[in-house]
Amino acid sequence: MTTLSAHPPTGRPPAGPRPPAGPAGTLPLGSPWPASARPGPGGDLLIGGVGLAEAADRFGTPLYVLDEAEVRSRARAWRRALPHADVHYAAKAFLCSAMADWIAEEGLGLDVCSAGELRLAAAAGFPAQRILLHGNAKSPEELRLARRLRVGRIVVDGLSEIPRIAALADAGTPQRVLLRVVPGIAAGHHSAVRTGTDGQKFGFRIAGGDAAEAVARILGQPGLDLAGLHCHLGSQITDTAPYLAAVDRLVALLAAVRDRHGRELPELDLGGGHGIRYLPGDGELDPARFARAVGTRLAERCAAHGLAVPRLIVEPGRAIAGPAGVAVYRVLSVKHTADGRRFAAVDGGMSDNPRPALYGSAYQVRPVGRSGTGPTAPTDVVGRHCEAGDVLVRGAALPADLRAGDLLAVPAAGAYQLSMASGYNLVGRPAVAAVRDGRIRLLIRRETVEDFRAREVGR
Ligand SMILES: Cc1ncc(COP(=O)(O)O)c(C=O)c1O
Ligand SMILES: N[C@@H](CCCC[NH3+])C(=O)O
Repeated sequence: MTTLSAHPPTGRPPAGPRPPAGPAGTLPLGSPWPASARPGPGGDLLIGGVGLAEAADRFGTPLYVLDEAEVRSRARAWRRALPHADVHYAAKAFLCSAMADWIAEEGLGLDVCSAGELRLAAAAGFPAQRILLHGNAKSPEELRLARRLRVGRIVVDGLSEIPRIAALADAGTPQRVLLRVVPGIAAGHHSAVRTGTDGQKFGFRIAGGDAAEAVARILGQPGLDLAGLHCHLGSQITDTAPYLAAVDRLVALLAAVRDRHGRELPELDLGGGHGIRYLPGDGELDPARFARAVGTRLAERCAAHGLAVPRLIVEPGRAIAGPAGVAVYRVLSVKHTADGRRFAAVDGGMSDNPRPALYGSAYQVRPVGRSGTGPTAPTDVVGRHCEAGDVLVRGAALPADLRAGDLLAVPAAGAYQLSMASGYNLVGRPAVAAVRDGRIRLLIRRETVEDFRAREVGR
């Protein structure tokens, strides 16, 4: 797209409440851009009141810009929608110390799945009681660290973990655990992220009786306090139906546990997976819609089984971080082929955003820092890596006279890009800056070849 239009290209006004028009009379861009995104002077794009062209000049590219207000308002929206639940931000979407601060200040908990995420959160001062530890392959060191830091909950994902966690518990202070179960529900944007079905590595199947066996073993360990059940269906789910099906199956299992063991478990964790918009026409899972549907179904199913309604836990990752991030790239070359294709190669690619190559994920892209009223041409925005599959956006309508040096911005870049970034071709991971109230600050500096060399200890 070439113009910074007042509304997204679907022609629909942006969904949900939006801030008023900026001083230049410009309107917000609408989803998938952060709510603060506005066209700026000279074709610039303002995020959090900061021009991306200036940010790129100051900090270089690729640059990931995080809108702090967007993170906070999304975190708040989840808490508001579920005032009686525990909302744990899934750190795997993206974590740094500033992010941990924002999440802690907004009153959320944190879901971590490695010693790295746990140590970073602890070093940032995140309250350990609000941390929940996941993982299908928790090392002895990770479990010891979790226990030493006194994390609030550990999610059990294998039979061998049960005696290992129990052995770490001190007499009198059992470790609170949840049991991760597989409800047999297929949901999510790609087979690689569907974790609610049989035949994948996470959790204990409800259907075959694995979950019932794990419950019995946990209840037999005095060092463990089984607080409830957990499931995570998959990622980028935009419909409430899979969550409702999960409620049905997990509540039935809670009832079976009560019938067999005489114990009503007080917590039910439905994981994350709440979908966001990557393209203007995409659906998203609104927290209030999710809360209404799940709350009603949970109350109904518990009443039907004669159970007290358990405390709900949710773990949104992408839904909080994704829409807050914008990736800014500089075009390094524009290539026209005899068969009429056009490639714009940028200074990042699959090393900072592996999602298109991994899942075929689609993104929007728009030029920054040039007025976009001229004709457009279909363009594949490709990365700089040594793979033909290193394509960030296929068939984008970009200015026909796009040239090296131009800037391009990609929205919905806040989740599963930086956190899955790699060292491929020693390009180095991008810098990350936060914007807020017209100010920008660097959170993470660009990775350099010296960082790679610093890890070399022999030759
Ligand atoms: C256990 C668990 N919880 C939460 C999440 C967060 O998922 P999302 O970012 O899609 O909300 C994930 C990742 O999909 C997960 O594996
Ligand atoms: N990495 C996936 C999501 C996986 C979430 C972790 N269970 C994505 O980018 O969509």
